[in-house]
Amino acid sequence: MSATSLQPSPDSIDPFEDPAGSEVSNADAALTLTVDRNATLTLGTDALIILDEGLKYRRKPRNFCGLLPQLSKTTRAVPFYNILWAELVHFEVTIHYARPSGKNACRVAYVNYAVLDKTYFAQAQAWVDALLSRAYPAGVRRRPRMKVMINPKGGQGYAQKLWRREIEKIFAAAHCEADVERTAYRGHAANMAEQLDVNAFDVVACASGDGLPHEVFNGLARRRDATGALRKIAVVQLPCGTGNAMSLNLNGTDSPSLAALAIVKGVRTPMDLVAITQGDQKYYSFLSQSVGIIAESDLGTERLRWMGPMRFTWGILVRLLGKTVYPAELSVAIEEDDKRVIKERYRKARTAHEQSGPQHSSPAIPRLSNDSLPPLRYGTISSPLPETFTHQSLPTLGNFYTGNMAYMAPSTPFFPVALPADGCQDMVIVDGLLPRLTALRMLTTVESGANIDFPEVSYRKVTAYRITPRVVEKRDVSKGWRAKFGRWLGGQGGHKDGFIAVDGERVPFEAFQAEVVPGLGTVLSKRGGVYEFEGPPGTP
Ligand SMILES: Nc1ncnc2c1ncn2[C@@H]1O[C@H](COP(=O)(O)OP(=O)(O)OP(=O)(O)O)[C@@H](O)[C@H]1O
Repeated sequence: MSATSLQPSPDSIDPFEDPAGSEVSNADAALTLTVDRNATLTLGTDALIILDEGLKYRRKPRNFCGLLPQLSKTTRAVPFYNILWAELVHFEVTIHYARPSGKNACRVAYVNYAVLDKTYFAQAQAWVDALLSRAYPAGVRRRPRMKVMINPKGGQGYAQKLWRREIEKIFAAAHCEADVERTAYRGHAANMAEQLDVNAFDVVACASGDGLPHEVFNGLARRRDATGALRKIAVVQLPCGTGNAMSLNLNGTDSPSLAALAIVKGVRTPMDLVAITQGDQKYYSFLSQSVGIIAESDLGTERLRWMGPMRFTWGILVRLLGKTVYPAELSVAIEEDDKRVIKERYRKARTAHEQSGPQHSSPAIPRLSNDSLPPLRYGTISSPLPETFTHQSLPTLGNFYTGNMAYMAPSTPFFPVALPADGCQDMVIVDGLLPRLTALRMLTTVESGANIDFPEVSYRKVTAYRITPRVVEKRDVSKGWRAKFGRWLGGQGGHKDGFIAVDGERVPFEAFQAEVVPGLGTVLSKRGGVYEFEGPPGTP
C-alpha cells in the first residue's frame, strides 16, 4: 500500500466528517481509550475516531458567520496523517492535529480529555504511543530539527508573514525544533548552508521560492564534507515565492500550511542533482535548465511583472506566434529516447513504488561522512567532448528544456515521467518553426502530461549533455516602433543576448555542460520515491 493511501491528504478529508470507512480495524480493547465526558478515543484503520456526546453541542468549525451554533454528530474522525502530536500529562490526553481551514490550508486544533481511572496510566500511555506510531509511520521522522531560512524578498515579500501565520504553529504543535533566520542578501542562504552545523540539524526548510533551495544545495555542495552533508540534511521548501515547483512536486501543494504538514510527515527521499559547469564555474541544479523560449519567457518578461504569473504564459504565446528560434549545438548522453519505453519504465517504477510502500524508506539519518563530491564522469565544459555523446545541430531550436522534477509551475507538469532518483534528467526539444496552431495545441496538453505524446516533441532520458547556444545576429533592436511594440508585448524587444535559466535563475549566455549525479541530494516528500504528479494519461 502506498504512503498516500495510508495518509489521506488533508484537503480531501475533513476531520469533522462522519468517519465512514474508518472503522475500528478489530475489536481489540487496547485500541480504545475511555476518557472523561463519557467519551472514547479509538484508533481506527486510518484515523483517530472520537466518540463524544458533548461534540453535539459544540460549534461546527465553519458555521454561518459564527452566529448559529450548529448541532454536529457525536463522532469525529481525524486522519492519522493530520495528527501532529499526542501526549499524556497528569492523566490528561492532549492531541494536536491539523484541521482543514478553507479549501487550501490547514491550522492547528486540539482535543483534550482526562483519563478518569487512575489505575489505567500505563494503558493510557501505551495508547498514546500507539497513536503516535500511527501518526508517524515507518519512514517518517518525529520532531526533526530544522534550520528555517526565510527570504523576506521572496514572492511578493510575504514570506515572513506566511511563516508566522501559517507555518510556525504547525511545526510547534508537532514538537519540531526550528532555528529561524532571515536571508539578508542574495547568496546568504548558500553561505548559511556552507557553515551549517550539520550535526545539529536534520532539515533545512526554505520559506521562499525555488531560489533558496537552489542556494542551499549549492552551499552544502561547497563544504569539504559535501557528500555527507547533502545526504544528511534534507532540503525542503515552504512555498512562499513566485516559483514553488519544489513543493508542488514533493508535497503536491503550494499552500504554506499544507506544505508544513507534509514536511512534518515527510519521508526522507534521495534526489538526483545535476552538476553544471560553465566557464570556470561549477554548481548544482535540482530543478531545470532551459535555453530558448522558456528561459526567455521567464527571465525576459520582467517588464510584465504587473501581469503576475500570467506574464510567463503571455511571454510564451508571443514567442510562439512570432516563431522565434534559438540556434544551438547539442551533444548528449542519451539513456533512452523511445517514448513508449520511457513511459513503460515510468509505469513500472510507480507500480514498484506503490507495492513497496512507505516502509522502503527509513527515517534513519546516515552518519556524517567526510567525503567530498564524487568526480564528474564526463569532465567539465573545458574537457574534450566525450566520444560517447550524440551530436545534434539545432539551427531552428525553439525550446530546449531539461528537468529533474515533473511540475515546473502549478498545473504544468512539463516532465510528466520525471522521477526523483532515476539517475536521469528528462530532456524536451521542440523546433521553433512548428506551425503556430500545432504549437498552441501542444501547449494546451501540458496540464495533463500528454505533451510527451506529441510527435513534434522530442522527449528523452539523458545522463549528461553539453549545449552551445549561438548568438543570432539581430538588427538594431533598440529603436523604432516595431521594437517598442515588441517590448510592450513582452517579446524579444531590446535584449541583445539570449537567455539561459538554471532553476529559474539567469546564468551567462554561453556554453555549459550538465551531468546527473545520482541521488546526491536529499529531500522530504509525501510519498518517498515518486513525485506528486501521477504521470501522463494511461498511467495506472
Ligand atoms: N534579503 C534578500 N535580498 C535580496 N535578494 C535575496 C534576499 N534573500 C534571498 N534573495 C534572493 O532572492 C532570489 C529569489 O528568491 P526566491 O526563489 O525565494 O523567490 P521568488 O519570488 O520565487 O523568486 P523570483 O524573484 O526569481 O521570482 C534568490 O535567488 C535569493 O538569492
